[in-house]
Amino acid sequence: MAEAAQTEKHGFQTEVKQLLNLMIHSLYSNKEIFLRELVSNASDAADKLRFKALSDNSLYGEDGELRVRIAIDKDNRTLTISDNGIGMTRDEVMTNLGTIAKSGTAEFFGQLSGDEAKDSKLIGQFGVGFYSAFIVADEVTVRTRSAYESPEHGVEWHSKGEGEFEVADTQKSQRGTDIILHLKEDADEFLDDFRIRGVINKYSEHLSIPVQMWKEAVEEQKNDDGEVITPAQEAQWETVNSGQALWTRDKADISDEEYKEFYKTVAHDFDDPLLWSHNKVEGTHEYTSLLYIPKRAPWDLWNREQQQGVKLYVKRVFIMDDAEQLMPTYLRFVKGLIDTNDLPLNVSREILQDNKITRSMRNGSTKKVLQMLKKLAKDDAEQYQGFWDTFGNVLKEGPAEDSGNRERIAELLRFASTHTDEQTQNVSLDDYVERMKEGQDKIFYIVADSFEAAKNNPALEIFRKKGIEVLLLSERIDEWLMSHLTEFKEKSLQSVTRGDLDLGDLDDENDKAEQEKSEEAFKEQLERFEKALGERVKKVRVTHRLTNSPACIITDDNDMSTQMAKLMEAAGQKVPETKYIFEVNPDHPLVVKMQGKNDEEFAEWAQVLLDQATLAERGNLKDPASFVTRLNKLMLNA
Ligand SMILES: Nc1ncnc2c1ncn2[C@@H]1O[C@H](COP(=O)(O)OP(=O)(O)OP(=O)(O)O)[C@@H](O)[C@H]1O
Repeated sequence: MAEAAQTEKHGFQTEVKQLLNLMIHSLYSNKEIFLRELVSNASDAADKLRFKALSDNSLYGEDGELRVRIAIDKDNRTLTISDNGIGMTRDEVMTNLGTIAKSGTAEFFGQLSGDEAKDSKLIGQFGVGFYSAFIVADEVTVRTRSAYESPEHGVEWHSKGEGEFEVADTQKSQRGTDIILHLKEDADEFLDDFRIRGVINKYSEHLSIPVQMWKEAVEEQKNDDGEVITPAQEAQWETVNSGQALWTRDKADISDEEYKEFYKTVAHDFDDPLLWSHNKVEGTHEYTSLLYIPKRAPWDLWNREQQQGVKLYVKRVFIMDDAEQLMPTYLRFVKGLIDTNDLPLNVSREILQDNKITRSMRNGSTKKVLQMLKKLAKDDAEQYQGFWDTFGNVLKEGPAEDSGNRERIAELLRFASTHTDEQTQNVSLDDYVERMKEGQDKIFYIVADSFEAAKNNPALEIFRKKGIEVLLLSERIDEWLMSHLTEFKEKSLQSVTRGDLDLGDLDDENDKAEQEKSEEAFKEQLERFEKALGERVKKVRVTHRLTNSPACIITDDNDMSTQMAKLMEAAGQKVPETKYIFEVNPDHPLVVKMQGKNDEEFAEWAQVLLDQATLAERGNLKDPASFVTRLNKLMLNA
C-alpha cells in the first residue's frame, strides 16, 4: 500500500450511527445480504461508467472489460469485492460513505421507537446498501479511484463502524473500487469459496456484469492408460454468474425464484415482490419491461419527488434511474426496468421528456401495471386487499393525474361503505353498482375527517332508512380523488352533503307529496330560522335527508366542499369562508318544541342547532366558547 498522506478522521452523521446499530442487530440472521448489496453497488458503478463512456470513450483507458471480482484471503480473514467501475473522488467518498444522502432520512430515523424488534421491521424498507458490510465485518477498508482521476489520486477510507472513519490519499493503479472486509469471528462462513459462490448464484446470477472468483491452477490428470481426463488449467479469474441480464431471457425459462431474487437486487428490497410482469413488446416500438409491485411500502412513499422505481436501459446499457418519464407518479411504487433498442444510447433527460418512444413505453407500461392489478383483484381478493392497504392512497392520485386511464383506475379503487359499516376499504365501485336499488342512477358518497364522522353524519339518515348504500370516505386524499372522479360506468358520483338531494326515482310519489305538504306547513318557521341565523347561513330549507337529527348543514353545489377547504387550509392557502345551507327537520321533537318559544329563546335554540350541525360536518367550530355558553344556558332552563 502506498503511504497514506493527509489522513483525516471524521465522525459519521448521527443517522449513520443509528443505521449501523440497528442493522447489525436486525440483520444478524440474514448476514449474506451484504454481498448482494456490495455486488449491486459494484454493478451500478460499472453501469455508470459505461454510460459516461458513451460520450467519452477514453474513460475506459486500457481496462474496457467491466467486471466484479471477489477474492478470499483466509490467512488475513478478508473478503475483497473489487470493481473497475466509475470509482469515487475524495469528495464523493466523504458524502457517500459518511452520510446518508437521501432526503427524508432524518424523518425516517425520527420514527424509530427505540424498540429493537419494532425498528428492525423498518430497516427493511430503508435499504441499507454499503453499510451492510458491517454486518459481517469489524473493519472495512475502501480503496477507490475515480475514472476521472489519475493513479496518484486514489482514496482510502477505513472504519471499524464505531462512529468514526478515516480518509486518506493513496496510490491506486486500477480505476474503480475495492471493498476489503475484515470478517468478524462469527462470519467465518464467508471465507469459504463454495459458500460465496452459492450467495452469488442466489443474488447476482442475472446481473448483466460478470462476477468473477479466483480459481487455483488445476494439474493435468490422466487415467491409468495415460489419457488426459482433466486438462491442466492455469490459475485464473473465473466468471461464476451467467452474466446474462434476466430480462433478456425467455419468460418460459425463468423460474419464480429467479424473478424474486432479481427483484431484490434491482429494488434493494429484503422481501419478495407481490407481483411482476415481464413483457417483450414488439411493433412500432420495441422494448422489454420487467415491472414489479413490492409487498411493502418504502419508507419514503409519500415523497412524490422520490421516483427511483423504474430504470431505463438502452440496448442493455443502464441509462438512468428515473421513473418520471417512464411511470406516472401515482404508480411510483412500481419497481423494475424498461430496456429499449429504439432510443439512442446518448439519450438525455431532455430528449426523454418530449419523446414519442418514451410516451409509448410509458403508456404501455402503465396499462400493464393496471392490468396486473386488475387480475390480482379478480384472482386473489385477500392479496389485493393487502396491496390496497399499502398503496391504495397512492393509486387514488391516479384519476387526477391520468385521465386517459380514469375508468381503469376507478375499477381498482376500494372504499368503506354503509353496506358493512366497517372501516376496511374493500368495496369496489363495481360491487356498489351491482347492489344499486332499482331506480337509483347515482353512486352516493360522503367525505369526512374520520371514518366515524363519515359513518355517523346525519346526512346519511335518509339513505339508511331507504337502504341505499353510501361510500364512506375519510382519507386526506379522498376529496381530491372525488373532485376528479365524477362518473363511473355512466353513473355519476354524488356527495350526500352537497347540493339538493334528488333521489330521483327512489322517491315515490307519496314521499314527494308529503314533502311538499310539510314544506308548506313549515314556511313560517323557516322564516323565523332565517331571521335568527341571518348572515351565518346561506339559506334555510326543509330537509329530506334527516330522520333522527333535527338539522344538518349542506354545501351548495357551486361552493367548495368542507374537506376540500380543509385540505387547502392545511396547505397554507387562503380559502374564502363557505356559507352553508341549513336544513331543518320539521318532524324532530326539538324543532316541534321550538315553535312555542319566544323570539329570543328561539334564536338561542337555532344557534345551538346550527353549531351542532356544523360540528357534525366540520368537526370544529369557529367560536366553540359561545356554543358552550348557549348550551349551558339551555340546560339550566330545561
Ligand atoms: N463500488 C462502488 N463504486 C462507486 N460508488 C459506490 C460504490 N459503492 C457505493 N458507492 C457510492 O456510494 C453511494 C452509497 O451507497 P449505498 O449502497 O449506501 O446506497 P445506494 O446504493 O445509493 O442506495 P441503496 O443501496 O440503499 O439502494 C452510492 O450511491 C454510490 O454513489
